[in-house]
Amino acid sequence: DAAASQKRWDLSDFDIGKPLGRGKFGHVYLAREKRSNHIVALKVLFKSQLQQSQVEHQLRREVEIQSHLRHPNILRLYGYFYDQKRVYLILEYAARGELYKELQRCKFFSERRAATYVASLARALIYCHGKHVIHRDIKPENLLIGAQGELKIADFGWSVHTFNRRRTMCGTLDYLPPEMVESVEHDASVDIWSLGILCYEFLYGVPPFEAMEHSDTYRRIVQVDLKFPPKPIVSGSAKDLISQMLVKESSQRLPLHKLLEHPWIVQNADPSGIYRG
Ligand SMILES: CC(=O)N[C@H]1CCN(c2c(Cl)cnc3[nH]c(-c4cn(C)nc4C)nc23)C1
Repeated sequence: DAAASQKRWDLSDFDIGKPLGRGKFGHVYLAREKRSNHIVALKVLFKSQLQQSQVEHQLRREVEIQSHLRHPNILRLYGYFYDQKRVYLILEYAARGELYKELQRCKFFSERRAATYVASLARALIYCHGKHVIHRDIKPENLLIGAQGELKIADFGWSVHTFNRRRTMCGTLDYLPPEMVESVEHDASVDIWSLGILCYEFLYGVPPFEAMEHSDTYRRIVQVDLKFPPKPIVSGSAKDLISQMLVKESSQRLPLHKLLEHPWIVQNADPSGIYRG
């Protein structure tokens, strides 16, 4: 609420619980705000590491953006504080954990589950683009699952921290559209491309341009070398949607509002954005 986002927080406001996971710059802990008993995820980042990687300004920008985004499919940032050595981000706690672990466990999702997730991500991206925020960097590692089974984009932290480094230094190229691997300027349509990659990965269990070597992935992306394996069996309608999103010319990609009207989404996505199995 408004009061919470203005309040000056400090560590004594929280009971710290178990570690939930760790990223490059620190750990994420389950925590409970003492006065309200509200459960949150407390992300602890080490200033020393942020300084080493020159990401402080990016962290400030992303905290600024994230704290103003309010959408059921975007993980809330309630506030932040810092001490001598660390920066603390007070984040919404997603009770059912990380989507990529669920995808690894299931190998791939049903068309109804995939379409439900893709539709809710499209709505979250339409909301972001409406606020001139792009690049929410939607890959499975940045998606969490809320208590009701709804998807939460939880990307603002690591992905942006590694924005420059990840694109050039390490991590996966798989989700980058041609204009980014060729490092020309890009716009909101990069998110349509990444959502197309994600839709493919939900249905097949692997991203479409995966290869052993970066150079091969790079080539497959810029050539849009899109192939659909015979297994698992996927409907033509799903392939049609993916083919309309993974288009080299960014202006020709299916706009997100048109995605929500695509027959595959209309026939398979649960309107509530919740996959009930
Ligand atoms: C890079 C990064 O921050 N990744 C993860 C770590 C935990 N974190 C969470 C964040 Cl930031 C928010 N909510 C979470 N819920 C969980 C979680 C729940 N279960 C049952 N298991 C887990 C794990 N994790 C989070 C984001």
